[in-house]
Amino acid sequence: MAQITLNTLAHTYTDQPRGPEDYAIREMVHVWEQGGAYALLGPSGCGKSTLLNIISGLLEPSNGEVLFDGKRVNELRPEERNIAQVFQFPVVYDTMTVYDNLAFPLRNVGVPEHKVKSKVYEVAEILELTEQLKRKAKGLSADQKQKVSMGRGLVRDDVSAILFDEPLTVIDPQLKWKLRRKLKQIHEQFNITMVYVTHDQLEASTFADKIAVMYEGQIVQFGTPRQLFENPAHTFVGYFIGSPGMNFFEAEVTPEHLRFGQSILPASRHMLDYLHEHGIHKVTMGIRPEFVHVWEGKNDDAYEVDVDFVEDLGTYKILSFKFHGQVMKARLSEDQKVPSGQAYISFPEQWTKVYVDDYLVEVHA
Ligand SMILES: Nc1ncnc2c1ncn2[C@@H]1O[C@H](COP(=O)(O)OP(=O)(O)OP(=O)(O)O)[C@@H](O)[C@H]1O
Repeated sequence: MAQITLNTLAHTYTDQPRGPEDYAIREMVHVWEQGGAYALLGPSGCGKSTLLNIISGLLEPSNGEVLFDGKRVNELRPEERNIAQVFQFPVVYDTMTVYDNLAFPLRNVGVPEHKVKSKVYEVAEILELTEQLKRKAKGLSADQKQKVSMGRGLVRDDVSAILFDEPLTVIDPQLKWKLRRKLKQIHEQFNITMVYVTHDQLEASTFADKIAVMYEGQIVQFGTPRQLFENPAHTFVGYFIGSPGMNFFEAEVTPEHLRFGQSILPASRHMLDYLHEHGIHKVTMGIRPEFVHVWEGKNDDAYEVDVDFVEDLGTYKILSFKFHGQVMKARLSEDQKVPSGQAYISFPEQWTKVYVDDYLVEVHA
């Protein structure tokens, strides 16, 4: 078991990179603590698999170091790193029985047969594979095969970490949540560092205690699901997490206010001072639909906006409206009055975030 440190790590697939855009992993420093349940979340092509393959040793990074418990492992081959990796598609030996598949990683390192047996039975029980142990892997369904793949990662006590690369892609949707729960349970039981790669925010937040959000080869935020929701550190996190994502609009910094169209927006004196001191004239403001306050009627504190349409999603509704011509969304609870024509909204200061060059500006009093 190990703490995994990525020290000024970067990777490019091109021989002569011209700039950061040619890097699949842009220089990063990151620590996965021993025993943590982590998700690496991001859209297709952001560099998730590249990062996992560097940790497991399948890929050599162009720059920087990978450390396990403080020791550099760059020169170690994958099998010397004791990392178990579970891929999108199951890796099983079809002609072997489920038992032999699960026993394989243990026999490979010379574990005595009586220990192999107890470990295989323990893992098979957790994954509900006991009844299949004598069957050939060939006849199994795709999700059973993937469970065998996961089991092969779990049988060894000496693994430093288990890396999951979109492991539930081939799994039947109804079984997905069950296997996710199972993985979580396994994590609690085994206290192993686990990194779970996905592009699905629900999968990430049900599995992980902390999520690293990846965008264009960088980890733009590392935090609990709640931190990512309440305080997105980067506009991409605001956009990618939540459904629908955060509303964004460009505001102008005036001596006394932040302004969007004719409207004055909430901002603290400290924020305004900070922006002036740094010569910033334009900012991006972000507010989640959940935090937009929709009033019952006209109000001195509210902006008047044009209602576009309302989507009824069962337990809540999404109000789409235009604020100075820009389309935005607000979440209405089931019992909230649905406005038509005009709506009256406000943005509580606590939840109205300010971004400069895509990064959150945090100013403390
Ligand atoms: N072997 C390779 N050779 C060249 N470029 C590659 C190679 N593998 C990945 N890339 C590029 O590196 C970037 C990151 O890819 P990577 O597969 O790590 O992303 P990902 O987040 O895992 O995406 P996905 O979810 O689609 O697997 C992409 O621009 C991709 O095209």
